[in-house]
Amino acid sequence: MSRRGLLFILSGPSGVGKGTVRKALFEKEGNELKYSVSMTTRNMRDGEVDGVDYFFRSREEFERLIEEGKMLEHAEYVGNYYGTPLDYVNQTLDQGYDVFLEIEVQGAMKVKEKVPNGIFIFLTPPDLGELKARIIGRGTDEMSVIEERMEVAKQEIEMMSHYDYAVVNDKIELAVERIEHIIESEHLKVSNVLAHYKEMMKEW
Ligand SMILES: Nc1ncnc2c1ncn2[C@@H]1O[C@H](COP(=O)(O)OP(=O)(O)OP(=O)(O)O)[C@@H](O)[C@H]1O
Ligand SMILES: Nc1nc2c(ncn2[C@@H]2O[C@H](COP(=O)(O)O)[C@@H](O)[C@H]2O)c(=O)[nH]1
Repeated sequence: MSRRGLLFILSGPSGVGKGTVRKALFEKEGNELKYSVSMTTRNMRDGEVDGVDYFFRSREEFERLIEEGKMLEHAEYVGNYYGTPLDYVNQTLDQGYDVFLEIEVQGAMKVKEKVPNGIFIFLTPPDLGELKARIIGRGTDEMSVIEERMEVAKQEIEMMSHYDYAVVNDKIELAVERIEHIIESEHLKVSNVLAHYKEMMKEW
C-alpha cells in the first residue's frame, strides 16, 4: 500500500450514539479501517477493558504525555481528560490505512486545525428529547452530569457548521450506512485518487 490513509473524525454530542455507531461500523468494516483508541483519565465503567475501550491513565501521566507532545489533541470533558495518541495515528496513516477517531467536539476542532484535510462527520440526534432519553437510558451518569452533558450538547450542535458531513443517528444501521457512503465517496474524490497515483508514480 503506497497511498497515505485518510483520517475520518466522528464527533457529536454526548449520548448521540457515537460509540454505538462506531462499534457497529467496525463490526462491518473488518480490518480496512483502523480505530484509534483514545486515552482518558476517567474511571473505567463496568465491562470496559484497558487498551480496547480506552487507555485508562492517571492525570499525572496524561499531563506528562501532553507536555511531551504525544497527543494529536486532547480536551477536558466533564472533569476528565480525553485525548488521541499521536504516534498511532501517524504510523497507521503512513502504512496506508484509513484511521477513524470518535471524539467530542472541542477535540475535533483541534484536529481540524492540525489536519485540515481530515474528514469531519457530525452525528446528530433525531431531536434533543431523544438525546436526553438516550443518555438517561444508558444509565451511566447521575442526573447532574446528564444536565451538564445536555448544556454542552446545545453548544456543540452549533459547531456543526465546521464539519463536512452531518449524519442523523435515527437508526444505528442507517447511520452506519451513511458513514460507509461518506468513506466510499471520499475515496473517489479526485484529490484522493490523484494522491494515490502520484505515490505510485514515484515508485516507477
Ligand atoms: N440509533 C439509536 N437508537 C436508539 N438508541 C441508540 C441509538 N444509538 C445509540 N443509542 C443508545 O444511546 C445511548 C448512548 O449511546 P452511546 O454511548 O453510543 O453515545 P455516545 O455519543 O458515544 O456517548 P458519549 O459521547 O457520552 O460517550 C446508548 O444507550 C445507546 O444504546
Ligand atoms: N477530545 C476527545 N474526546 C474524546 C476522546 N475519546 C472519547 N472522547 C469523547 O469524550 C466524551 C465522553 O466519553 P465517555 O466515554 O466518558 O462517555 C464522548 O463524547 C467521547 O466521544 C478523545 O480522544 N478526544
